[in-house]
Amino acid sequence: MDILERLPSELLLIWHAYRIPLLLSAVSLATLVHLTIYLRSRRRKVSTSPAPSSPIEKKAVELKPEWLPENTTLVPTDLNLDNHAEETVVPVAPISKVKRAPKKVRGRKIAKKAPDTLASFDHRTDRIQPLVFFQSLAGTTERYAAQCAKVLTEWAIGCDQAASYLAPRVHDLSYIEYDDFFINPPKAEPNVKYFYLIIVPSYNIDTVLDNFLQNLQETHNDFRIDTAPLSGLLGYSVFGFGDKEGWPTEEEGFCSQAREVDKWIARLTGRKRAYPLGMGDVKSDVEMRLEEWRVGVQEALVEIAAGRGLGEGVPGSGDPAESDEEDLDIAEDSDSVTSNPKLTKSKKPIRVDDVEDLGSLVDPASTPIPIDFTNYVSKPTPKLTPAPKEMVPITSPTHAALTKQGYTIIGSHSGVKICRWTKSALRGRGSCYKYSFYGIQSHLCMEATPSLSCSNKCVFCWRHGTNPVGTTWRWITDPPDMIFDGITTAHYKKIKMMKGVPGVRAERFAEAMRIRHCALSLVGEPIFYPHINELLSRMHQNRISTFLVCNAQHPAQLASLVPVTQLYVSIDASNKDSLRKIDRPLHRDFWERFCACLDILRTRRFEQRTVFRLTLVKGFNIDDEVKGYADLIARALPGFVEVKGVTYCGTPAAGSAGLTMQNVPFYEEVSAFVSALDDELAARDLPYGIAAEHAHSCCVLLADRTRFMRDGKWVTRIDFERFYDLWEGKVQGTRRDEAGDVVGWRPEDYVGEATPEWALWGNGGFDPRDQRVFRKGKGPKSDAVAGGVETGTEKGGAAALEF
Ligand SMILES: Cc1cc2nc3c(=O)[nH]c(=O)nc-3n(C[C@H](O)[C@H](O)[C@H](O)COP(=O)(O)O)c2cc1C
Ligand code: SF4
Repeated sequence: MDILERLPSELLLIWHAYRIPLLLSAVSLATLVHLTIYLRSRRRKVSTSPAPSSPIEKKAVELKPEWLPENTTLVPTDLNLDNHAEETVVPVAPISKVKRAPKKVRGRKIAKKAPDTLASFDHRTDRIQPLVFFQSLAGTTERYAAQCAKVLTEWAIGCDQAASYLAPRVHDLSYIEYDDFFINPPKAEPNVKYFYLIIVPSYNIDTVLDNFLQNLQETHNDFRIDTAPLSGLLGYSVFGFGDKEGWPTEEEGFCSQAREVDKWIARLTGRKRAYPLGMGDVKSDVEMRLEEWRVGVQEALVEIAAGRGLGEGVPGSGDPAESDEEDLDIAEDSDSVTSNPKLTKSKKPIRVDDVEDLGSLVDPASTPIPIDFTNYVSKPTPKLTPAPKEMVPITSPTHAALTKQGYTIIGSHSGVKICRWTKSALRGRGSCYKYSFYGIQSHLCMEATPSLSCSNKCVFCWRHGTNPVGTTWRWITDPPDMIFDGITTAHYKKIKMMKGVPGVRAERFAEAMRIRHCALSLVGEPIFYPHINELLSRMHQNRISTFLVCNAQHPAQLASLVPVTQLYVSIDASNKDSLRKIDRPLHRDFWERFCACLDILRTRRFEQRTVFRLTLVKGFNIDDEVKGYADLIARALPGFVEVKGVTYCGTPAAGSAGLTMQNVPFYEEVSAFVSALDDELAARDLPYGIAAEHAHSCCVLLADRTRFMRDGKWVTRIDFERFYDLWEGKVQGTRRDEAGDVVGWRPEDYVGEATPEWALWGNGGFDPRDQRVFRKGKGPKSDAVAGGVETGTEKGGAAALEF
């Protein structure tokens, strides 16, 4: 009774104490519900296609707002949403692009448990595991990091407290999963505790280091992750390599990225800096500075091993006396991963209301203050957006490395290279598998990419460490006309250089001076380029066919793409775990993106030839994956499935990625895999069969029998002239909508001649008109054999990257 009487006054008290958060919550909830209803009502069904004829369920492909590209000519309304009479799935549903500015949420500070910054270390039983992380583009940092780790190891083995230390382990930041080390310390024996040493250079151009920094920032800002998820570390220290000749002072950018790494790690560890940030100038004092830093770090390790923690003033010591200045710096920088000296120079310390930092400053009993939970500044300030940089500037190590490998860089993000098959075809020694399968003569083919950057770090890609990577396009963008003119001019120049090469056939040389095909693959991710559609149109207008390969990480761009002659999606693994290991994608939602791309491919299979490209890497994506690949094929129903053994590029990068010749499958292994896949598809009543092979490239083709077989004969070749005519509207296609009106063409409209006998499965795939040359120690003893058939022991070990 007493309780009931007091209830109204209690409720009134609660209302007075919490009315602001309660009101805010109610408003937020109402807005959320309203927004959800609005978005749902906007999603319209753009096709009323008939029920699926295949065993696969009807799927809707939804493009999440965060997948929509920025800085691009692709806009959601441009998404290809043609009705297809034959369509079996709901096409891509565009979602209105949301502004990505941080949402402003105001409310009362909820007292948050301060992170436990004390990694307890029992000096009688525990052991310290130092981990040395480094990043290097041109090799200097790598060399010094290895040397530093060596000296540290010798010291750890020989010092008085040797029993407390484990030998330092070195990790290249290009080859690790960030999430394995920078969300939580890695798992270890209960009495092993980690200590991080991070040695990095600085680059004022886009490099993988930006990606590392972005990852640290994202981890820090991720509300699902603890405030200081790395507080379990014993401590950390960072050393930076810079160049004072080009960047004389810190304000002008000297060691700017090392300073940023230091700040973010301070934040993630709960400020467990065991020794101050070291910085060395590669042109003068770097050795001395590194030596000083190493000795300082060793002293810190001695203190930890003796059970004295990190010393006075450092949270690890249990004495959190460090000033908040660091938090202010971080808050200021948090909008931009790469510090721009011009911007940072002018910034003044701003009051920070980052809730995560206020735990110790706010007295929970005091009057509640309104806090902006997501924005760091108290007053709106004009956003300072750093000017976009060049993706591959002429001064960058990437430019040097690519040029050395024979690439010509066009503008600042496109590349062209003449592949070994083009040279081979010029000399009458055979074309690549694309001739056997589709009729593309290699000497008429140009290999290029409008984006040298990509969003994966595949283990079989040679470019690690130096390749530009990124999840969004943030570079200076060259116009499509300039790229088209640049790549074609560079290609012709390279062909002309073959004029004096022994064996080049005059008629092929003459033919090569008119490019007929373009393989948009090479390196990087072509659909990342914001004006890819304009570039493709330019190719088609010039009657150049387009084979475009994408890595299934950019669904919005894929959905917006104009039809190409043949559209490829790289399928490097059959399941999420395996894909993470082999492609090492930068996107955290890589699997969702991958699946969305498969669904998009499925919707588009009636307007262009679609291909799954499987690259088999022994030890990574072959064993026990046949069923998984069959699932993916059933999901996307591509017209073709190309299965290819990985090509070993033989660079040190491949080695560091854990790839050796042992990972390159023999042709007989590729064939066995293809047979197993064929059986699996047949068991599911999927209409595929093994159509053709090119043993020399370790490549086999499966195709949809219902679409690319006529009168019992495979017709995998392409009628290119007809494709251009369809593109130009000179002839009408046969793709109709539900009303029966023609809305475009179908792959069947430009099917070419029957696949030649010599290319069919079981016949090897080498054009008998060409001269077969075996590599040393391979094939028949004589140097050249006409129309030779493979030995079955071929490996894709050539140094050239081929597509
Ligand atoms: C294109 C380019 C940009 C650079 N930018 C910076 C910079 O902003 N600040 C700096 O201190 N050093 C800069 N440097 C110098 C490098 O950090 C320095 O040469 C370092 O030793 C390179 O290490 P690495 O060989 O391990 O890649 C730059 C060097 C190049 C080639
Ligand atoms: S998608 Fe291509 S370019 Fe990108 S990492 Fe993989 S292999 Fe290299």
